[in-house]
Amino acid sequence: MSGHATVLVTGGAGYIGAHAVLALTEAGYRAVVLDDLSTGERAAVPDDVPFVHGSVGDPDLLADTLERHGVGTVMHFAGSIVVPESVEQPLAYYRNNTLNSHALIEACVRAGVERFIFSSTAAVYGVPDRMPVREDSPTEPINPYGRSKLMTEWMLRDAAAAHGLRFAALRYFNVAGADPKGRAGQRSKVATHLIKIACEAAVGRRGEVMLFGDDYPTRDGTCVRDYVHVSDLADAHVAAVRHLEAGGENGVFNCGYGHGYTVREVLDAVERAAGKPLSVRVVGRRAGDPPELVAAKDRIVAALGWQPRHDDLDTIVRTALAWERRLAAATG
Ligand SMILES: NC(=O)c1ccc[n+]([C@@H]2O[C@H](COP(=O)([O-])OP(=O)(O)OC[C@H]3O[C@@H](n4cnc5c(N)ncnc54)[C@H](O)[C@@H]3O)[C@@H](O)[C@H]2O)c1
Ligand SMILES: O=c1ccn([C@@H]2O[C@H](COP(=O)(O)OP(=O)(O)O[C@H]3O[C@H](CO)[C@H](O)[C@H](O)[C@H]3O)[C@@H](O)[C@H]2O)c(=O)[nH]1
Repeated sequence: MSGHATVLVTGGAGYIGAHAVLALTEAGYRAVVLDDLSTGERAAVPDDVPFVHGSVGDPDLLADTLERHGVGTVMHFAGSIVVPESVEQPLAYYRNNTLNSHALIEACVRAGVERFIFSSTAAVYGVPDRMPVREDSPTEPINPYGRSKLMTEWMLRDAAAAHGLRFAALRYFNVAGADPKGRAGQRSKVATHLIKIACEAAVGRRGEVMLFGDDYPTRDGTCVRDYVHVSDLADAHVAAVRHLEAGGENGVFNCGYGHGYTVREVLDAVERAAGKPLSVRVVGRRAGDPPELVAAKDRIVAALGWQPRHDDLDTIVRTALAWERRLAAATG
């Protein structure tokens, strides 16, 4: 066992958190998962990783968990993630993403937790006017989800200044794919993300894919996004812990590859991987979709030494599809 203090992974029964647990244990860290299983599943947590069932909004449970497991670093993935739902239920999003993060940060400061890695999002930028998006671009989120996350970044910055908490906020671009060894993947019962939806269609779980708008000012008229493989994202979290352990600077870091693909290019890749055509229906634009969202990645590469291993759309899609086939086989 390593000499590292334990890492508490909130939301570790969810899609990205489960991959972070795999990356942490492979890097020699002890992990403990805290999750309320609101969207996550117990089965996503490996048997040899301690699991605490409860909410990050529960201060007593947090104090007990941090103390009992000797937690030195918190990775905070727990949250609510569906943008349109955040427009319909803003107060639920501010509660789960902002108030519960406040409770967690406060518990960390009380318990003397040294490091905090936060799941932020490209949604904090809103509709950026320059590509690629740099970390010092204006943060003008256009929905409650983005605002609920940006407020947590602010709390971290202020708690760091006042109480010495060390932090890294990782602003994820479009997370996709699945563990190449098939140990984890995206389970969400109600999928909203493009690659997940297209893979569901490829395995026959849905009839068609709706393409939201082909009249954008892009190379083929469909939106461009920077798709990042979830295992690379998990590695970025481990790199962030090492950076903070080594006394590196606090900060916000984009997590993307620095280049993007159109919706049509993604659908073509899914058809290639599946070896058959998808039924695609072009419909109107989805509200709030920026035409293009691509990360500037210089900061994360320079500061954290992040080295992506799966920067390839076909790899992302192939792993996502393999996972979807496993899910389909398991659930019939
Ligand atoms: N998936 C993406 O494309 C994406 C993009 C940007 C940012 N993020 C952020 O990454 C994080 C993880 O997202 P994901 O895609 O893995 O989602 P997910 O829904 O699969 O995982 C979230 C996990 O948090 C748990 N959870 C929710 N509220 C909780 C609470 N109050 N207490 C304890 N556990 C709670 C859920 O049960 C689930 O296991 C989120 O914070 C999300 O905002 C995700
Ligand atoms: O069925 C679908 C689903 C998506 N799309 C298109 O595919 C692209 C990607 O859409 P996703 O929903 O997969 O991802 P987003 O870019 O909307 O979302 C990302 O950015 C959001 C904030 O902007 C959140 O952070 C979210 O979690 C993150 O995945 C968009 O142009 C969207 O219009 C379709 O055409 N059909």
